[in-house]
Amino acid sequence: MNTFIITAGGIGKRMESDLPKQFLLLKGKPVLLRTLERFYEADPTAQIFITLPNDWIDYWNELLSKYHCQIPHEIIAGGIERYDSVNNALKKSTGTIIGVHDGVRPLVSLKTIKACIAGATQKGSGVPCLPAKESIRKITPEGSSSCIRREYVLVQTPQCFSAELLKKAYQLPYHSAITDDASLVEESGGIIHLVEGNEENIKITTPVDMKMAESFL
Ligand SMILES: Nc1ccn([C@@H]2O[C@H](COP(=O)(O)OP(=O)(O)OP(=O)(O)O)[C@@H](O)[C@H]2O)c(=O)n1
Ligand SMILES: C[C@](O)(CO)[C@H](O)COP(=O)(O)O
Repeated sequence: MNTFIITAGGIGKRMESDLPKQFLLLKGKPVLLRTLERFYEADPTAQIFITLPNDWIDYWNELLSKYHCQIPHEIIAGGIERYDSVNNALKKSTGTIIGVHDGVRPLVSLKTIKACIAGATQKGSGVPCLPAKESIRKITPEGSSSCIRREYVLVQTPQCFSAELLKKAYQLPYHSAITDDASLVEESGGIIHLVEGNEENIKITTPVDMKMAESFL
């Protein structure tokens, strides 16, 4: 069985909206609901957890009623960092493959989800990425220096792992360089197997991302 942990336990400071970005309407439907629907479509038998800020759990339940959503899932109270939210859900996860996905990436394709699961099944991990299109510079104490672009990729979610690998990684403590699950798995000695992501799979972070996401629908 697959487990999907959909993280929506943040409050979206960079969006500067009173309503957390995961609940904003994207072409008439809440962002998080669109994300949940994608994962249910990819695997209707999966165990699904959604992490939410404590203060917004009632609101999510109201949205489920309003939009007649009957997709089975369990709500998990989020923590201070994304790491804490994932860790809370991980304690209840019973799947052999576990995928962690940002609730604010509603445009992930079924192809990407399936490639990540296949990577985790065959090689222990499946992490979606895309090549960078722009030039990259590194900020240095002196100013900046150019980088070899082909040596870098941009990393998306869902990041899927064998349960054993991910649970072992989450025994490590949080530190600020841990920006995703792959960095934690790597720190614990795991190998990261990259798969192809999809261009539409943007992380809704600032207001312009809502406009971009709308244009993709
Ligand atoms: N304590 C946290 C922080 C983040 N997330 C979730 O992880 C995903 C990626 O995080 P990000 O885009 O940084 O969301 P926020 O933390 O809400 O945004 P910001 O950093 O602008 O406040 C989001 O779906 C967010 O809700 C979470 O589950 N628990
Ligand atoms: C997990 C992630 O979406 C992979 O690209 C990203 O690292 C999240 O970063 P954030 O700063 O927590 O939004």
